[in-house]
Amino acid sequence: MADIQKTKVCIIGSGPAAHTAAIYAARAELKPILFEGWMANDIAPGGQLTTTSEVENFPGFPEGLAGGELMDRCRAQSVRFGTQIFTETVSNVDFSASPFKVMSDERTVLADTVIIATGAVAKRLEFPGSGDGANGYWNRGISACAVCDGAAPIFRNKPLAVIGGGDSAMEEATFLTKYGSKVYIIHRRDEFRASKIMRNRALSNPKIEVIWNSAVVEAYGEKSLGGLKVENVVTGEVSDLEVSGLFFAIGHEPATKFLDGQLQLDAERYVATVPGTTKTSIRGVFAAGDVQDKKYRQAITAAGSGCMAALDAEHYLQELGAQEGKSD
Ligand SMILES: Cc1cc2nc3c(=O)[nH]c(=O)nc-3n(C[C@H](O)[C@H](O)[C@H](O)COP(=O)(O)OP(=O)(O)OC[C@H]3O[C@@H](n4cnc5c(N)ncnc54)[C@H](O)[C@@H]3O)c2cc1C
Repeated sequence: MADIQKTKVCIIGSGPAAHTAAIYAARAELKPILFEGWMANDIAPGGQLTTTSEVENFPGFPEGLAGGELMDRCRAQSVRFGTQIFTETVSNVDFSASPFKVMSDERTVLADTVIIATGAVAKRLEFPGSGDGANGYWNRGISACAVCDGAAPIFRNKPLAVIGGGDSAMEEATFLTKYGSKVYIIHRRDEFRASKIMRNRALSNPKIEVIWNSAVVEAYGEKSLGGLKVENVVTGEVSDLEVSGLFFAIGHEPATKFLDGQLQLDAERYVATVPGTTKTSIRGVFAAGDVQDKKYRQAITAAGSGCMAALDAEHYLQELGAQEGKSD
């Protein structure tokens, strides 16, 4: 039979939001339990930053540091203040009554409050040269985050490309014009799905050129990305495009499958929160980080909302009187 444990605060996730929530909750002596996942959505414990090389925009690290190292440090800080961590993926929750149930294959945790910080996954396209490792240019010119990586030296004053046709593709392309000599938007169709204002902003930028009806079929280069083979999906013609950077802007998928039917999700399946708070549709359940944020999606904003979630949970517990040892 699976183990059963009780806690005041159960945190699900292991990115900057989850660990910041854990640090705050642990320092408030709430003895949090944290499920860090095991390759949940193919991401290692530590979250999205474990998939990138250098993080240069997290305050306090003027020289930058590896994404994995930043997350190791966050984890160590959670543990230092007494967070209990299980390297297990949460498969199910039951928020129908308090205490809430949080379940992995190995155990069930009964929790007075739950903080959901399971993040999101940036969608990537697969074609020859798009992957990690020796044969691919992922992190060597190919990225899924212009705001994170756009300022890197390999992209400066070089031609760059963005794949996508929505608002975030327009935003990323416009952002990249600060660094690149030129920015191509490669789009499968002959019109954008983006809002009129975002579309016009991108199309009126002299550095941006749109390659319509086209798809990338191969990435190539030497040490880093040097160019793309781009196929016109109408004529079938394949041409070369010399670029040093390629940014996927084709959307994100929030990690909310295990929450189906348990609380309110929005139309794109992000956890819906009350603006300005981390409160969800269920009292006592809070959400932080990219799982509830489709706008900012940065480590520092995830950490900020993780702090908010821990404080919101603490206030809720005070209201509930649960700090009097209800669930030690
Ligand atoms: C390639 C790349 C580079 C980036 N570079 C930067 C950068 O330089 N600077 C910056 O500020 N931001 C950067 N970002 C964005 C940043 O990584 C995210 O905004 C941030 O990590 C979001 O944090 P989070 O805490 O919401 O969750 P995530 O980092 O998404 O982590 C969530 C974690 O929860 C786990 N999990 C999911 N489901 C479950 C479950 N059911 N049970 C248990 N665990 C689960 C996942 O495995 C994952 O490890 C980058 C993103 C990417 C993809």
